[in-house]
Amino acid sequence: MITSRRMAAVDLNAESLGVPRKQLMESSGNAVARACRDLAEPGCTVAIVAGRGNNGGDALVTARFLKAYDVTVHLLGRPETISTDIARENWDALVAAEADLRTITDSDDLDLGDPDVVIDAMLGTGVTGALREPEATAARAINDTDATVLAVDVPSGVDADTGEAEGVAVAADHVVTFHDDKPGLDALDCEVAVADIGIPDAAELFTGPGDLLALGRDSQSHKGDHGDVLVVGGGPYTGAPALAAQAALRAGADLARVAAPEHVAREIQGYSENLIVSGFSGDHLTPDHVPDLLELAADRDVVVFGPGLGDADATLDAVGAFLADFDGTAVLDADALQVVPEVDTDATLICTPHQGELQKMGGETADDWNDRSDLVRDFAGELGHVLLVKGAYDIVSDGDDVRVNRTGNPGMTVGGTGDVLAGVTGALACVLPPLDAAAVGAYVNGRAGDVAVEEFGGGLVATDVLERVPAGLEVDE
Ligand SMILES: NC(=O)C1=CN([C@@H]2O[C@H](COP(=O)(O)OP(=O)(O)OC[C@H]3O[C@@H](n4cnc5c(N)ncnc54)[C@H](O)[C@@H]3O)[C@@H](O)[C@H]2O)[C@@H](O)CC1
Ligand SMILES: [K+]
Repeated sequence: MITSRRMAAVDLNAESLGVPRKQLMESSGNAVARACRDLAEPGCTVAIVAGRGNNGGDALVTARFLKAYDVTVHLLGRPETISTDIARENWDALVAAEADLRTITDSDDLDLGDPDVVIDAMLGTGVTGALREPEATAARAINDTDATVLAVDVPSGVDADTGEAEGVAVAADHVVTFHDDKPGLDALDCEVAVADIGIPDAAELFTGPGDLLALGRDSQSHKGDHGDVLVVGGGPYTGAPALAAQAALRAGADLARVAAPEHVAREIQGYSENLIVSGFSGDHLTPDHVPDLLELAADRDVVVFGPGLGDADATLDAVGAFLADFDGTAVLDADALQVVPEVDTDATLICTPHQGELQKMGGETADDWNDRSDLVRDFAGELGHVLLVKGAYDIVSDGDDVRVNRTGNPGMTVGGTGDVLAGVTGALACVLPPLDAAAVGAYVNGRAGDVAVEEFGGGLVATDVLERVPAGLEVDE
């Protein structure tokens, strides 16, 4: 099963892997033609009703593959209004070949005749709201024919994710849907076939530019919509919590707070006016601080726990006590990680160990990343939390799905880049589900490091990566 949102991500990832959308459209159109041949003998009449988006584009390809049939293409709207280049190129190819084409600008002009098959390619996953005109009238006309109705990807008017329609929708007999089954098709009373259109598995497994689409920001948004992150850290190390908190801001959080021992808090406040800092007594975290921390954490979207915290026994006890009573979302890093396997918590955790820390948690690792993926997935399942295991290939899993990230470079082994990753992941976990936040966090952090290496060649420091997080977040379509 794949949602429309994930499908759009996978589509862009496929493009970045060298499989452009026009190629996928060719495979989709071909698959629809194959399905049509299974439904009707050569010589039968086929009416293709095409919309102006890529769903229509798929069926314009289909028309080329149905030479043995009597095909008429009805385009809903003027050719100049076709909304994508690839769909328009396929229209132009039909014009050049003098195919039987009709353009319908007024719904009263639509005359489907009495075809054996109607191919419904008005709208696919791009539908929003109830069908407008001329699509609504065309849907009724399609439903009124005696023809076998074959829908491209999803019956027009139906939401592929929910199976629901806000108004009239095409009642299809058959659907050819692409790449994977869609959640909304199960509820429909029609035959659904899934066509492999050549999207590589790698487009789903490896993070890519498509994964960033999930972050699309609403221009009407307000402060607080993109997250309020609390970083709990510092003790023996002072820079780590500040790096994590600044990274959260760079990754789009509206507010980043730090809770740290007094001396660390003073130091951070001295050099960063962007952070809200609160200090607690003593020079490291202890169980006495936990009630106040829980109170501070309660109104935050995500807590990043661990950067620079140290592994004093009292500190680890405090992490355990915090997690036992916390039921929000937390990113756990560094020394805080070793507490996770022991603790019984209602919290949603994203754990970001490197391989040494993974082993300290009781997890296993392997040289080959494929083997490592299996081990990480099993261990995430055992823990009941999301794992982001850092390495040349970062492995992310929630116990079911696995995502692998290939961005980043050896220059990033310098201290502090892990703190940046924890902060970025914390910010993303404010707006994305935990598995996506971890996968996109790894992708963005690695990309920021790649941008930095391109600029400096070598000798990276963590703040170089931190400053390039916004570049790592840019979608270049
Ligand atoms: N990986 C993918 O995502 C692939 C998608 N493909 C095809 O592309 C389709 C999605 O294409 P698009 O994103 O261009 O979207 P659609 O072709 O589904 O719809 C977009 C068009 O519909 C219009 N529209 C939206 N809501 C409407 C309404 N209620 N009434 C009337 N018009 C409405 C829009 O203005 C736009 O012109 C898929 O369903 C599939 O058929 C395939 O070509 C291959 C790969
Ligand atoms: K359709």
